[in-house]
Amino acid sequence: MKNARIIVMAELAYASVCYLAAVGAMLYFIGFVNGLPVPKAINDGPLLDTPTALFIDIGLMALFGVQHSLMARRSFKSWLTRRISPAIERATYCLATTLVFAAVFYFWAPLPTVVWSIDGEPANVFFLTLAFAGWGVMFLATFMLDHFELFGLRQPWRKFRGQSTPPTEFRVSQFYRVVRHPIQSGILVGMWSTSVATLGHCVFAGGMTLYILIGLYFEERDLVREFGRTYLDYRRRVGMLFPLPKREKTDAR
Ligand SMILES: C[S@@+](CC[C@H](N)C(=O)[O-])C[C@H]1O[C@@H](n2cnc3c(N)ncnc32)[C@H](O)[C@@H]1O
Repeated sequence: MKNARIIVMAELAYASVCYLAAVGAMLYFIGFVNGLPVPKAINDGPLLDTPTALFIDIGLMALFGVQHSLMARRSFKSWLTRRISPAIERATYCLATTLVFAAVFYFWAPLPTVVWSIDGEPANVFFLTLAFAGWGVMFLATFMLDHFELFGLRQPWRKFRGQSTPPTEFRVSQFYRVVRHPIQSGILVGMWSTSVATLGHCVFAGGMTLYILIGLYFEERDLVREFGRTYLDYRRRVGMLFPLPKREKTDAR
């Protein structure tokens, strides 16, 4: 009994460390992609020839895609939860994502060719403000779903309190009334809002965008499976990443 309590507390401590690491990685991500003063941003690092740098960067994006896709599979989750407690499965996913991000940031090879550049301080301020609006939407949207569950902390906390896991609720509050995937909308706006984009920036943001679109295809397939007609109806009414133009109300008589 005492041992079981110690294990539950250790799981909670592990999930807390994973949570802090994941939030740190998310903050570093923002600094990395927006060229803010972090130890190594997207255009920093030793210059390699373009084919070598492209090979490394595309490989890093693929590594992220493989880790994310593999760990999101139901079959992988059931394999993992036969080996570790289900209470720390999500925290482990967050930790693995953090480690992959750390590798991406560390090994990223700069590709400094400028793809677009809009000169002037007003443009810099405008795009940085837009980027931060995107990151703000992303951050707030995590709370509109369940921030601590998404980052794997709520599950061991429930176990610690002796509470069972309630079934997943379908949520359509606040931003989720306007778009179906505000977390991903925020990430897209945050990544692409820049007055100067290098080739490296485009490879990173392009790779992430591709992954987001593929990931959303599978996420929505699961959501339709889980919530059926409710989700199909929601999908018809609400835009995926950006709001749908308002339709004229037709008189149904
Ligand atoms: C990282 S979150 C991203 C959510 C959403 N794609 C977004 O960009 O805001 C992924 C989890 O959110 C869940 N999810 C997505 N939309 C949801 C909704 N409207 N209600 C409840 N859960 C949702 C998915 O099932 C998945 O487990």
